[in-house]
Amino acid sequence: MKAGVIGATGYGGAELLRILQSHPEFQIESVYSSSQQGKSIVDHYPHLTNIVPMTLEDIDPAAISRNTDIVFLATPSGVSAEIAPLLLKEGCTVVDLSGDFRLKKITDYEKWYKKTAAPQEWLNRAVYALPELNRSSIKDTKFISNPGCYPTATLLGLAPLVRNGLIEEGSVIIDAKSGVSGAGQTASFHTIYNELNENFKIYKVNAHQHIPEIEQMLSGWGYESPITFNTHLVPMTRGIMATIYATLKSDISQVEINKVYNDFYKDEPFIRVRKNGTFPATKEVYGSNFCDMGIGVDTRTGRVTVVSVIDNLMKGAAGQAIQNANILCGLDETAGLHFTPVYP
Ligand SMILES: NC(=O)C1=CN([C@@H]2O[C@H](COP(=O)(O)OP(=O)(O)OC[C@H]3O[C@@H](n4cnc5c(N)ncnc54)[C@H](OP(=O)(O)O)[C@@H]3O)[C@@H](O)[C@H]2O)C=CC1
Ligand SMILES: CC(=O)N[C@@H](CCC(=O)OP(=O)(O)O)C(=O)O
Repeated sequence: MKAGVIGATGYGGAELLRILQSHPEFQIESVYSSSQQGKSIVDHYPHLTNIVPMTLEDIDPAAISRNTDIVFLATPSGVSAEIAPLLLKEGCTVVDLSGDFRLKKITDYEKWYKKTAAPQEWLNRAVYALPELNRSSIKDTKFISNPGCYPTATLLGLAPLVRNGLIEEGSVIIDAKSGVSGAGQTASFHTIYNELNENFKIYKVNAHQHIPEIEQMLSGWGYESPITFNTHLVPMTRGIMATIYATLKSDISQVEINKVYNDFYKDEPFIRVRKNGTFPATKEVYGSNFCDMGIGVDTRTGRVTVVSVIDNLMKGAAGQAIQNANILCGLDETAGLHFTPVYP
């Protein structure tokens, strides 16, 4: 199947190319750019020399529709909202990595992203695709909205507790940390070396755009309260750790809660639940599509601590996008995603 990547010069685009170039069913047909048309992708990313020796093309929806079976949009929020409808009207199958089609209420998007939302018709059409939780709806669509990086780690960590009705309303607190590639390749004051090196910063305090995305899913699972969610920048390239706290409705032992998680994810190829009382680190999933998690019951407070880690560019973006594309196209869900984490 022929795949196209728009935004191929970005970090998410580069990660899509890394996966696609060895995928057994997809072949990279074309790569697109809004600013470097006519140049080789290798001029921008020398690490792709002799691997993806392709020329960047103009973003022409009609030509993209003719030339590809599936197109990945690795473009910034605000840009996808404009491009995706044009591609869909031309008959393309679209997997969008941005936040533009995740929130189903225009008012939510405009409040949290502070940008103009896509028309309601297209928000309704996009399927929010977190395979472990809504695999069946992914098979029947031509338009996938890939979840955000923090929401992926957080929702996978919370799902067994919420879906089994084990935690008190209003008790969820999420303390999340990310590597700097989560901010994309465009430099900002917060991402220059002097600001990052030997530093640890909180940002977007109580105002992160992923709060409504997480709440939207939790509400669909019956947890209706607002969450406390904060994010920190860690001086590392890749990785997200979401440390989640919630109050348990009743006494449950460490062994029992691990069984809840193991049962919930028993058939999931990309979820690895750690043994009783042990917890993952970000490097243990680096470069892979795994989400690893550990669960700890605090019998003194009646609270549970869940630690969920992903690689933001893989399970948090490009890896999950390919997982979704595999499902949508009726392929083995793990095709092209058999990466052992890079360690140390
Ligand atoms: N980085 C991460 O860990 C994650 C990112 N995401 C989302 O994925 C998307 C891509 O992120 P990321 O790769 O990190 O971002 P980058 O900033 O690294 O890359 C974005 C790319 O979009 C292209 N672009 C910019 N403006 C336009 C435009 N007006 N029209 C078309 N293309 C444009 C640029 O390529 P060019 O100039 O060549 O057109 C650029 O290389 C974003 O929406 C992001 O929120 C989601 C989860 C995790
Ligand atoms: C480290 C870092 O800056 N991470 C970004 C994640 C961006 C992202 O994935 O945002 P979308 O919702 O637009 O997809 C952030 O916190 O905003």
